Amino acid sequence: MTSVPGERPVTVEIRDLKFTYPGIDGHPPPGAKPLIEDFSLTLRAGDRCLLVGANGAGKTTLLKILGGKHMVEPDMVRVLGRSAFHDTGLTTSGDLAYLGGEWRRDVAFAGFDVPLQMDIASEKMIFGVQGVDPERRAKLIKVLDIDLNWRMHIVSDGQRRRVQICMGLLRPYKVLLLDEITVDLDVLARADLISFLKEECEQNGATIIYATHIFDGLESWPTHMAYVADGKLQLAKPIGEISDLKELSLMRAIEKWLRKELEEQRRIRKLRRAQGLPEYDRPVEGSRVAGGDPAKAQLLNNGWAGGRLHSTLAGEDKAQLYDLSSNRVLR
Ligand SMILES: Nc1ncnc2c1ncn2[C@@H]1O[C@H](COP(=O)(O)OP(=O)(O)OP(=O)(O)O)[C@@H](O)[C@H]1O
Repeated sequence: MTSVPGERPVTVEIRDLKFTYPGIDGHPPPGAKPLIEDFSLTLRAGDRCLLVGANGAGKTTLLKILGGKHMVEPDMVRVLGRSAFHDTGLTTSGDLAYLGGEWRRDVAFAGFDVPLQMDIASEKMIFGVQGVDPERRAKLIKVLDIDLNWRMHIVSDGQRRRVQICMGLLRPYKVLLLDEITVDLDVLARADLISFLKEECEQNGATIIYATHIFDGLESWPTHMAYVADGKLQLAKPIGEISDLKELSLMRAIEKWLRKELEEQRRIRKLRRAQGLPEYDRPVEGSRVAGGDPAKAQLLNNGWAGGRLHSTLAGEDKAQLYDLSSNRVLR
């Protein structure tokens, strides 16, 4: 971990990150355009970074990479000076925690994997986590206003979510990755959780990266903001250095960036259509299954689901059935 005397230690360091999802054969397709590239970001103990961007921009992917769920070269992502993917001790110790993902079905973080739908009391779930500071547990139960008699199979989504968040935060962490975890919380629970998390950073030097589309009540929460578009970091700065935030609210500033991004995408698509090119620049993911046929590969790249291809090839909407075994477009 890089640290200069007098400076807060670096906790998260992303350097020239490049990432491509594996294709159907488990390997990044040759020549595929990376989903994330040229991405660098450094955060220090105490920093709270809001990760924003349009749907599909790559926020979850980035958090999963940071959480050690996707493999990248060890030098590209360092958390507490260690490789998140290769050093499993980071997550098992609780120093690195990730909250998000398939919360409706499981508590799949902090080393647990517990179904949330069975008839079990919230107390049993929360007190079942071993090695927890009782004071911290009591505080979390209070902050999230959890009734220890809640039966997990009949509670509301928001109540279930509170229990999940509580369990995820029971062990103190040094770096916390939050992927849109507050969607179901009511205003009060959300506000209390947000201020609890802020306190954790200020008092314990924790670092939090929080990806969300809900900006209510977050005005004074982040110390940094990272804006991602199409897998690339468009902006990563301390809040005080973002000029739009001097004139606009958090929500308005983000709205302004996303509108600009959408207009630019529309402009590019129009240009491509006019040139007879595919509207979307997708990775050459389908090239292998398409047997090297660029037209078929393009069809695959334009999105196949269960064998049905939806293509916007040359600006024309097409839906075709594709037989993967014979590698043929059927109709
Ligand atoms: N397992 C996967 N394999 C291939 N592509 C994937 C996979 N998971 C996500 N993607 C693609 O990566 C892109 C980024 O997805 P990601 O979930 O990271 O976006 P996001 O910014 O979190 O979006 P949202 O705001 O909608 O949650 C999307 O185009 C998505 O289709």
